[in-house]
Amino acid sequence: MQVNADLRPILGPQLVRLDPMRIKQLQDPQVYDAIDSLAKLSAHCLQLRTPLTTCEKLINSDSTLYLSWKYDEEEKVSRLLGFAKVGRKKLFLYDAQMQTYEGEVLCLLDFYVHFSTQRQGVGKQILDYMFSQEHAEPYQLALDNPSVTLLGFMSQKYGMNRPVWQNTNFVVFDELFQSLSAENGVEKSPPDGWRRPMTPRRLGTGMTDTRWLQHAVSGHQSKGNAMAAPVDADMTPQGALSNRAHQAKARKAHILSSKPLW
Ligand SMILES: CC(=O)SCCNC(=O)CCNC(=O)[C@H](O)C(C)(C)COP(=O)(O)OP(=O)(O)OC[C@H]1O[C@@H](n2cnc3c(N)ncnc32)[C@H](O)[C@@H]1OP(=O)(O)O
Repeated sequence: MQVNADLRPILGPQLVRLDPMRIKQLQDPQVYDAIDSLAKLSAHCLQLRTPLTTCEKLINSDSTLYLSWKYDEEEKVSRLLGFAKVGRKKLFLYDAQMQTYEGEVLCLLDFYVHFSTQRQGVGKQILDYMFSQEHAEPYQLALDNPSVTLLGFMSQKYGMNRPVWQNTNFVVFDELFQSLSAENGVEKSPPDGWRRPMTPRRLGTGMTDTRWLQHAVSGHQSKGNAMAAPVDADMTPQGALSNRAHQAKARKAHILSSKPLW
């Protein structure tokens, strides 16, 4: 995504953390347009009709954008290479044994590298930078409705190859639950500000135990899973097909029914 200007005075280093305040302060229509255009490509790639990311949405959110860009000295243009949008969300999660967990989790909400630059290490650079800034480890990341490419990326680059799909279409990794399991039979204490529900949740006919997740997440707003944010379903055939939840279900069924992809 090209901008015919030197963005160094505006953006600074080639890997940059843009929180809502910083994005608001940029006050540069060229940068806003370039970020929005890159986010449109991301949406196109996932066959979404509406981009998950725009500068306007970012300014009014609590998400953070990690952006990779570079200045081409010869052509005197700046190029936006890719971005990751993350946010901390309260999530309700199940592990493979159907134990429940709740807490605030770092979530990868949108992740894209320009098609001309993919598989050159940019995505890994962005996530490494994001992990260092967020003081998080790869196993602590939840993926919102991940693509097969992203699951392959997490497996290959971070050794995260035991995804646990959630019914909200988030994916977390088994290592997250392992890190929370009881040590010597002693359950770890919940983080500050959290309390254990008075009664365990009942699922179907069985009972589940509830545990605390130290860094936790919730559903995606666009899918209507965020608390108190219902979204009417688009019932048209096009709407159903381009519905991200529908795609995720199809992807999940495909992944679960086929041999491991990596
Ligand atoms: C929560 C969400 O945002 S889900 C949506 C995730 N985004 C997408 O699927 C959009 C399309 N893909 C992309 O934008 C990019 O490929 C990203 C963001 C997933 C990764 O960025 P890149 O700069 O390509 O990553 P990087 O170069 O660091 O690592 C490449 C690895 O990603 C995976 N990968 C990237 N592209 C592909 C592909 N076309 N096919 C299979 N694996 C791929 C592989 O593991 C690859 O490793 P390899 O090249 O050694 O085989």
